[in-house]
Amino acid sequence: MRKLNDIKKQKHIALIAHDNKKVQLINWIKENKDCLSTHFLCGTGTTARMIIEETSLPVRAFESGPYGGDQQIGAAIVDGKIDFMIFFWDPLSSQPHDPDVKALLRIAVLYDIPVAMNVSSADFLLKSSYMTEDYMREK
Ligand SMILES: O=C(CO)COP(=O)(O)O
Repeated sequence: MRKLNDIKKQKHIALIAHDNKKVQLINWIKENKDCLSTHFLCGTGTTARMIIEETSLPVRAFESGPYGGDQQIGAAIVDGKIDFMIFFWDPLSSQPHDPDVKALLRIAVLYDIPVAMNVSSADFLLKSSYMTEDYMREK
């Protein structure tokens, strides 16, 4: 059973991946499912639905990225509702909503939100003291 102390340490995590990176993100989520299941997850539409299907984790789905989902997550950051973001963007393809992607990354930097953009930085973030020392000791 979770203690009150631990509940306060739950983070709001945004999960996003472009199409060519979705499998990589899903695999990373599966590897870290135990840890992620203790936090609040949200994501852009297609990414969120795929995570739910593949891992059964609860994920709040915003709109799909090209339909405004990136902007919704940016607004949630501005509202202080996101603690950090895992965004596996595709460095080899341009997106129809590239301006939205740039705006989201800009807002994350502006509001000092930790952002992981590939597997190694996502690993680093999840294992950092940012996730709380108590939590790490429990693992
Ligand atoms: O396009 C995205 C991020 O820029 C992701 O959107 P989806 O999760 O809806 O595919």
